Amino acid sequence: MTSVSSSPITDTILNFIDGSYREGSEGKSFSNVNPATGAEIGVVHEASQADVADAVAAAKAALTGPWGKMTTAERVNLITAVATEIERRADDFLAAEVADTGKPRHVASHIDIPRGAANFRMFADVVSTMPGESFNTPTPDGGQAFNYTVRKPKGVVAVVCPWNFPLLLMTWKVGPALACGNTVVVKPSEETPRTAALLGEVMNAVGMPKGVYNVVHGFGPGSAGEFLTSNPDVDAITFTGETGTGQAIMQKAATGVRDISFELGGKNPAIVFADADLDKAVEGLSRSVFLNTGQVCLGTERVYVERPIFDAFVARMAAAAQGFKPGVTGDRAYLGPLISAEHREKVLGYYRRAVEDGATVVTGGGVPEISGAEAGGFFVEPTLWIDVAHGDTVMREEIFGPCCGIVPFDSEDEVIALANDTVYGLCASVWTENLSRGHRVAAAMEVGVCWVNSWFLRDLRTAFGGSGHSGIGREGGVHSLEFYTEITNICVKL
Ligand SMILES: NC(=O)c1ccc[n+]([C@@H]2O[C@H](COP(=O)([O-])OP(=O)(O)OC[C@H]3O[C@@H](n4cnc5c(N)ncnc54)[C@H](O)[C@@H]3O)[C@@H](O)[C@H]2O)c1
Ligand SMILES: O=C/C=C/C=C(\O)C(=O)O
Repeated sequence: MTSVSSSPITDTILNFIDGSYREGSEGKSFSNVNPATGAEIGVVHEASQADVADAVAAAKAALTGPWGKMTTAERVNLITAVATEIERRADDFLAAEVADTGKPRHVASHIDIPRGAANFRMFADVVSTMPGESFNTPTPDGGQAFNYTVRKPKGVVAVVCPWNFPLLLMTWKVGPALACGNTVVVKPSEETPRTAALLGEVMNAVGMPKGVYNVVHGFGPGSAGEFLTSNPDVDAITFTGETGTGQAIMQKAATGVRDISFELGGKNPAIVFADADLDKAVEGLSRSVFLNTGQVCLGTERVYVERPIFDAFVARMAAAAQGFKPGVTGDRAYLGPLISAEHREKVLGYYRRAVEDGATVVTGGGVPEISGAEAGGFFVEPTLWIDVAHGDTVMREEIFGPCCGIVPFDSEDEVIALANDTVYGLCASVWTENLSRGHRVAAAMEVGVCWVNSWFLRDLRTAFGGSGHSGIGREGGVHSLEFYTEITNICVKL
């Protein structure tokens, strides 16, 4: 095994353990592919079980080193410095994210990278301003006791991440975990290892103590993901990804009774009432269906439209869809590729299934003609279906592609029942100019987040997460502190 300090943003992507970049100790590696071209652009060193154990041991040791002895103010300074260094190196992070995901630069530069920095800055603020809790308690002898709580880090937190917003979703967990004084071992998606690796350079540059931030590369079962989540020295697991993977991780977490926070899949509905501002609804929902090529957990895959405006809405959405040109360069700069050839096969399988089940394809439905360097990319056409039944596969299963079914409805009660009839409960959106109805229908949605006349409008202080098969727990603002800290109540008899 070699230990090197060179940049990971080359063709070789290394693990980051105890402050150093390392090859995998078993010499295994896997390919890093640019989804916009299909070309191999790098080699990722896979962490062995021993490497993962080293990373966890480094994280555990760091808890009692200089990191564990810092005041909140000192930690906050370091975390703020991480945010500033991400901003200073925004171009490097942008290049890394674009290489891994193939997404258009304007998506990564407006969403992924700024949120990477904001996730550290915001949780630095949250822990700096966090209020305490205290109670005066009458005692049986006529005296008093004073109860107060202290919050402590949970310990070593495993952070297991997906590929759709790699830096954003990873730092959404690492930011609060570190702000609360934990140490982390990150397992980025095998598809998108670069930004997590690059963040190791940032940690070293700002003087983060060794072992506080570690990264191990690999896959799920039988690889780094499973090695990490089954390591007994991991105190808590935070995971974003598919519901099925969450179930597998939950079983590992049961051993040792470890805490979990899960942000999982969705089949998110949108409800468009006849009194909606159609411009706003079409603009918002076309982003919600097509942004990041539909690879957004919060994306809309079911749209319910009140019958009087159904035809007009479908026509407007079709025109908007056709404006999302597949490609990432030149004038085709709007709809990036799907993450992999395998994921494209899955999405195309749903495109075929929709037609087999009787759907009418309003627009799209296949693979676009693309020439030049992007001919080998994993592109699909933006796709809309009508004539879909509530029970159809494409209306029930998460597709994670740039597509949705559009269905007419006649009454508020009917549409609330349709929207809620799913195993998922991540988010919804409601479009109406009648704000009483907006509030009423939003509150009836069985989801973690409901937007009214907007979508993916984020305030990082709010509770974020899903119900049902969409997750366990909420992160964001003080809600993250509930997961990333352990409370000790101290009762003092006065
Ligand atoms: N709710 C949210 O906030 C949110 C956000 C983004 C993505 N997602 C969901 O993520 C999914 C897409 O991401 P994905 O395909 O990367 O998800 P995934 O579940 O396949 O993989 C996520 C991560 O888990 C790892 N993993 C897989 N099996 C594992 C196992 N048995 N043990 C430990 N680790 C394992 C993977 O290597 C990867 O790092 C979609 O379902 C999407 O809805 C949810
Ligand atoms: O694909 C999912 C996007 C999730 C977004 C967030 O977790 C966030 O905005 O904090």
